[in-house]
Amino acid sequence: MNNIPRSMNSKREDYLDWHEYFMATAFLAAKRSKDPCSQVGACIVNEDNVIVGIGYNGMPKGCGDDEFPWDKMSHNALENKYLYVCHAEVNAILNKNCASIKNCTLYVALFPCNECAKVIIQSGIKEVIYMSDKHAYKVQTVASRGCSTLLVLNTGRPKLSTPQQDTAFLGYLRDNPFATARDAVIGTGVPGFQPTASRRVNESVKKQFIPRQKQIVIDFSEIDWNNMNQLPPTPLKNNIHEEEKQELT
Ligand SMILES: O=c1ccn([C@H]2C[C@H](O)[C@@H](COP(=O)(O)O)O2)c(=O)[nH]1
Repeated sequence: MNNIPRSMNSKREDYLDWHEYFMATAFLAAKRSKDPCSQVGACIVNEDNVIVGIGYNGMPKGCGDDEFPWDKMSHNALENKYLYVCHAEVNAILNKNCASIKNCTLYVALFPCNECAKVIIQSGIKEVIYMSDKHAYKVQTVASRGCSTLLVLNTGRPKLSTPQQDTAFLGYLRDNPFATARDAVIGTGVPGFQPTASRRVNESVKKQFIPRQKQIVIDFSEIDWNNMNQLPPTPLKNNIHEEEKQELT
């Protein structure tokens, strides 16, 4: 735990920034997941930095965690989890506590799959901040990259100027399964495609979150419940250590 003495007269410096706070919230939600392989959490945030939806991957309501399969290797698709599990992103969207999530940002542990990407786009979410891209090679993720790039194109701001360029661009996506939305949007490899500033601005529809701190720890045992006093240690008055105070007196 952090034992660095802290002044009572100035603000804490080791507080979570917004990105850490929302991504950590997504990871906290993921701790509810029963999936033995991938626990995914998602947190939707509006333009005022208010959380408006949280979700994690799990079986649909009424479908028991102990009755439906968590396997993923069975030759019988009906015995694998994939046909049943609701994805974290979709759960977060369905759990929203406001009428519209247009222009919101989604923080999610894992790069969204194609099914989630479609729902994310339709819901009006403008930005996705993800952490892991461990399924980058999967066809669902490749398609999702395509979707998000199309999101950039469809929602408008940047548009490819000619149908030929459009086709070349989609071909580029198809031929470069590991292309990032960024590569595609700036048009790397697309003949005759000249990126413009506005296209560059929109290259960030999906952004990878690189954590500043390695750990965010919540240790309930460190909380002194009787005194309602939460660690880290009590700040020092006027920044003077107890020993120093004694020396002064
Ligand atoms: O966008 C996504 C993609 C996947 N998930 C969930 C669905 C499953 O419960 C796991 C993936 O399991 P693997 O064993 O890693 O294939 O993640 C999601 O919530 N959102």
